Parts: sequence; C-alpha cells; structure tokens
Amino acid sequence: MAGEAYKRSFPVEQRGPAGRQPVTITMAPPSAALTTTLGYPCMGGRRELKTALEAHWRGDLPAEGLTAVLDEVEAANVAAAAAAGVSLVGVGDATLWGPFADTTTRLGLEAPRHRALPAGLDRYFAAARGVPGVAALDMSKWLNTNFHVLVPEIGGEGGATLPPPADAPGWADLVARVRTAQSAIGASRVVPVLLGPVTYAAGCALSGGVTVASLVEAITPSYVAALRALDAAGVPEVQLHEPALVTSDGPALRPVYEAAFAALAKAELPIHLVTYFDDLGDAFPWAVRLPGVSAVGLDFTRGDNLGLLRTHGWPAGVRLGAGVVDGRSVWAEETESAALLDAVRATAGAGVVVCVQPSCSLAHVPLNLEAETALPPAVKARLAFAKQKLDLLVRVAGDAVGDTTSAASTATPGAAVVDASAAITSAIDKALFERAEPFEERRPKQFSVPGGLGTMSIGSFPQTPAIRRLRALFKAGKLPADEYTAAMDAATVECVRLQKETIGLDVLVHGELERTDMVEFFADKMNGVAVTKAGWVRSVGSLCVRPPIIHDDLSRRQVPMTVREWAVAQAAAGDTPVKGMLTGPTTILNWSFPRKDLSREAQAMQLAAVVRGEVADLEAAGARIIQVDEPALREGLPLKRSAWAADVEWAVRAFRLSTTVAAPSTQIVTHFCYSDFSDPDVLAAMNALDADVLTVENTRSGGEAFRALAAAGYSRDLAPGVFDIHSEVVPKEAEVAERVQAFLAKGLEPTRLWVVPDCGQKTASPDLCTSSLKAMVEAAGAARSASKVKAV
Ligand code: MET
Ligand SMILES: [Zn+2]
Repeated sequence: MAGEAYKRSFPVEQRGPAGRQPVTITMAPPSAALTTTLGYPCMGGRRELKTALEAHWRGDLPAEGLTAVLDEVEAANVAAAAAAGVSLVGVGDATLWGPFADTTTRLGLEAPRHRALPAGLDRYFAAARGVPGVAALDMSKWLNTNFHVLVPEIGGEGGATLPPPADAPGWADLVARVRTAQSAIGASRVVPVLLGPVTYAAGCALSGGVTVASLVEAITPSYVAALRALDAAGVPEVQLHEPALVTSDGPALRPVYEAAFAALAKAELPIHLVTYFDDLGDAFPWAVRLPGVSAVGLDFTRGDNLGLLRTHGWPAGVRLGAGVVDGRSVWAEETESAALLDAVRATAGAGVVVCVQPSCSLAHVPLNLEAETALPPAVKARLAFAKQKLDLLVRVAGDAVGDTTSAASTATPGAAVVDASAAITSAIDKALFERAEPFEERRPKQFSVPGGLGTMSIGSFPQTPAIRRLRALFKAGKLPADEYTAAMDAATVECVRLQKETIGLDVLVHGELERTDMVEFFADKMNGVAVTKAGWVRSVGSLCVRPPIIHDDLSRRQVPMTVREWAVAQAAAGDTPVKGMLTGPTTILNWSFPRKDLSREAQAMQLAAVVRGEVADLEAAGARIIQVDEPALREGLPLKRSAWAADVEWAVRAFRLSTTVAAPSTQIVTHFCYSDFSDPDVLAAMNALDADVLTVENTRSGGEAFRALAAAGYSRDLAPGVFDIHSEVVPKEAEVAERVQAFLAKGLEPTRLWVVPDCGQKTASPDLCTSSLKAMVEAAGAARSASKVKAV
C-alpha cells in the first residue's frame, strides 16, 4: 500500500483557552500486520464532552452544540488511531451516555413514558436521568467494569412494545459518523462499532412474556438494515460486540445467536464478532463458526482462550482477532503482549490470518500518559494509557510479522503472579476474621433509635463549586494549608448543622467534602499506589473517575487518614453520633488499576490491613458507628458464575479483616449500590460480612435488593434506600412513606430497619439534597409513630 496516500493532513479543531486553534495531525500508513481498535475513550483530552454534557443539562448548550463536541472528540480519536498506524479503526463507539442508550434510540425501543417526550436528546436524557414525574431507566454496570449502562425496559406494563416502531430513527447517525471518518482517513480503514443484538437483548429488563430470543428476533431486521446501510457506505466490515458470549449465559444462548447471525449474514457485510473480558468457555466451538462471521475477536489477557484454541482449533477462513494488548490494564507489558501474540500465532497455525488488537475497547483506561507529569518516574516508565497502547499495538503487531519460527509457547504471560493468598491466610490468626461477639449479643450494646426506623445518609453531601474550588486551589499550591483546612472545617461544621438542625437525621456524617472520590482519597494517603492528574475514566454520564494505580505493597502513609475530619464533625454534632466513613478493601481494589505481579486477593488483604488500622483509630477517637463501603464488591467478580466462589470468599474475608477489630459496641455499617445483588452467592456474601447495618441502593432498581434480601431472610439491621439520588426530583414524602410501609409489611421489625437514600449525594444540588432528606426524615417519623400506635 502506498504510504503517500495516507500522509494527507487531517485538521482537527481543538478548543484552546484562547478559542479554536486548528491542529494538524499527520497520518501514518497502516501497519503491515493487520491491527484494529475496538473503541477509545470519548471524553476528550480536556474532558470537553463532560463540560458540554453538563452545559447542555443546565440549558446553556443546545443539542447541536453538544453533538458537535462529540463529533470533534471522535474525529480526534480517529486521527489518533490513524496516526499510530492502526489498519482498521473502530468508529462509532463515542457516545453521549452509553451503548444501551444509543441502541435503544436507534431501535425506537424507549419505554412509553420516555417515548411520550419529544424525540431527540430530551427523550434520550430523560431515559438516562429522569425528568420531573418521569423516572429514568435502571442502570447497571457494564459486565465487570465500573462503567454504567442503562437497562432498557421491554415488554410488560411500563416497557417498550414489540415489534419496534416503523418510524424508529434507525442508524443514520452512525452512518453519518462513519462517512465523516471515511473522509478523514479513507473508507478502507473505517470499521463501525455496534453493540451486538444478543448482548443488547441480554442487557434489557424483560417482562410481559418477552424473552431474549423474541427480542433478538424483533430487532434483527433493524440490525440487518444497519449492516446494509453501512455496506452501502463502503465499510470493509462491521464489529458486533457480543461479550454476552463469555458470560455464564453464553452457552445457553446458542440458538438465539445462530438464528440472529443467520439473518445478519444475509446483509453480506463481513462481521467481526468481538468478545472480551473472559474466554468463550463452552461456547467456543460454535461461537467461532457463526454464520456471516468473518473474524472473531478473543480476549487473550483474561480467561483461557489460548487453551480453548489449542483444544478446539480454528475454523478455516475465519480471521482470528488476537486481543493481546490488555485494554483493562495501564501497564505497558509490551514483552508480555508480544509473547502472547507469538503463542496465539503458533497455536492457531500458519494458515490462520491473525489481526492484532486490544483485548477490549480502550475506553476502560485513561486517554494519555503524556498528561501525567507528577507520577514517580519509575512507575511512569512502565505505564501505557490509551494513546500509548495504540503505538504499542502497532509495535507488537510489527514485531510479530513474519515471525513464524517461534515455538508454540505454553507459558501464559502473567504466570509469574505471586499467589500469596495461602501464605497470608495461614499466617494470620483466624480470630482476626471474627467479631468478638456474635451479632445478637453485640447489637444491644450499639447505637439505636427508640422505636427504630433511624435515619441517616450514605455519607457524601453535595460537592458545590465553592468546595471544589477550595480543593483545587489548595492542590495547585494557591491556598496555604491552614487556610484550606479552616475553610473545609467550617464547611464540615455547616454540613453537620444542616443535618442536625435543618434536616433532623438520627446519625450524622461529616459529609466527605474533602474527598474528590471515595477511592482516590484513600489512595492518596497510602504507600504503594499512585494517583494521576488526568487519568480519567468514564463511570456514568458525565462523571469520570481517576482510578489509582497500585504498583507496590500497600500501607498507610498518613496515619490516621480520616480521624481529624470525623472529630471536627463530632465536635459540632454534640451528642448525636457521627459515622466514620471508610471505603472497603475490595472496592478500593476494583476501582483501582491493580498490580499484575501479585494476586488480587493478596492486594485485597493488604488493603484490609490498611482499613483495619483506620477502623481502630476512628474507634479510639470515639466513633461509635463506622461505615465501610463496599459498592464494588459484586462488580469485580468473574463473568462466569462458576468462578465466583473463590473471589467472593476472599472479598468477604478482606471485609472481615477490615472490621473485626471493632469493639462489640461499635456499629459497623456497610453500603452496596448499583449492582445486581439478587444472586444467592452475593446475598450469602452480604450476610457473611457480618456487618451490623447493611445499606443498599433499592429505589432506582425498583426494590429489587430489598425483595432479594427479605426473601433470603437477612437478619441483621437493614437499610434499603428510599429515594433515587440520581433523580432531579425531590421525592414526595408519601412516596417515601409508602416504601417504608412496604418494608414493614414484609414483617421486618422497625428496630431492624433504617431509612436511608439509595447512595451518597455528592452530585446533587444542595437544595435537592436537603429537601430530599427532609422528606425522608418526615416520612420515617410518621411511620415510626404509626408503628408505635400499632404496637400499643
Ligand atoms: C458509590 S457508594 C458511595 C458511598 C459514599 N460513602 C458516598 O456517600 O458517596
Ligand atoms: Zn453507593
């Protein structure tokens, strides 16, 4: 291929502080060895999309302005991949909310309550965020990542009806974006990225007799139309992302996949079936042979696709997508990726065409390591973010070209991982995992509200622009430490007064105003972990997090880490107890980038030792209630259910190691949110934590958590959330009261029940936060008097 043809300049407009400055990016010729990308971070180098989304929601940026920013970010992404020399560049994954939101709009499968709103972004964001009187869709984590996706409601009373409406918008927006990319880098290099129909259907909440099979059947014609339109636009192939294949449900979905792909094959556009986050397991033999599929992408960095390839071989004529560059890790690991690629090529055999690719979309890692100027040099030298991974991908692919001499390596890169778990467990006294007294004995010694139905928040209070400004000024060295501390303490005291005097909560919190993020805050005070300046990864909507990078053994650098702020709050609270607030070990681990030379279990135990020290210090300072949040306990679990037991076991042990240091009279609270907690293994784990109070998000997911816990006979104190903290609407007192009554109706003792929001309120506006908590406190008070009357 003539390199010259690709050396045209590609103007990408970027907004500098002084306005728009066109930047010219020169493209490299595509790599000689075939390479492809599966997706890329889409917030932009300065998080332009975040700013634009929030401006749009405030009413300061019209829809066209917002989509223009998305287009600009995607143009820059396409340019970056082309500049690195990637041969087939994935396009169309950039999104205003997420793949389930986009696909639902294209298919016209909005729930009727959202469809009643004007088409376009109003409707799109109503489904995602709710509007007064119209509830949003439920959210769930995208497989085992920290990215949240919507859960479309199909069938039943409130769900979309099938078949999809004939006037659905369809895929014109995607085709337009593909055309834009084609004109920038040439039609032969642009590959559209689509969420596959089966994974889409498997991610929906189905009712009223709709099944995954019937939904897939109903939406396949739209997908066929999409493929035809993309074919007409001249794309060489299309990516259908189907990670549902690697989940425990994958094997059972075989007939659904076979029927869907038989229909898709009719469009005669080559399909790259993309899977990730685990191996294909039992689905391997048939999944790689689905009709219409010309390439199958496998994740070789997780699970054992290499073993499956060795056992089952590879079908003739199908390209093998070798996901050897880990898209979930920030480590460069170039040698490991190269060795893995050698092993894949040798195992597949000389006749198989191999395409080198990231293991998954690069959207799960931060954009650009160049932005990090403060990382320890020895750590930085070993890292690669998305942009660096593009170069690495092309280098790894290039090194492998023509290298047919390498023997079939059976070594799995990463095998050097030290599994210290057994040693750790046996070395630690078993007593470290037990509270001194069982729940029934210790509970009467702990705080309780007369009549039960005690009220509290989950921890964080609104992080107002003023608070953020204070933190930013301090971080930038523009505010002396004593002034910063004084200002933050004043804000904390004000937050306590608000809770005690204005709202009237039974248990108070300090408000977490000093915490940018519940994981980063702790990471910043530990040895062995680095925080980044701009290592943003999208979590939900416009919200991005900077996962810390664990690179060494973990311990507290600042001892204690949280006691001072707690003490300031407790002093202002007088007799009312203030909860100490900590993040649990498994959540810190799952929301960080872990080391790859030490087992996750061993890293969790190191974190547990850190949290344990802090629990002891809070208690010594006088805290009677300590909350250890574990919202991510569920999400790190393997995608195959059969592999859960071991991970659940160590996550529970890590929580217990963190908390068993507490005296019987100290109340240990924990918190879970936004995951599917209905699985028996997860319910058993929640019970095994032996926490005194379990708070769990419940309203946004339609009461699912409470139903499951009640059905499982959960017997310790329970605090199911009574309002959705993401809603822009103040909950009505009557609504909250109704929820509390529903809990009591299950036969739960009022003294075992607490009344709390779904989650923390850091993203709410101060007014919304205060009014919502007030409605909650009033409803709880009314329910308390009513149940007293009943009891008399
Ligand atoms: C995602 S769970 C958040 C819990 C934390 N304590 C907060 O209130 O923000
Ligand atoms: Zn939460």
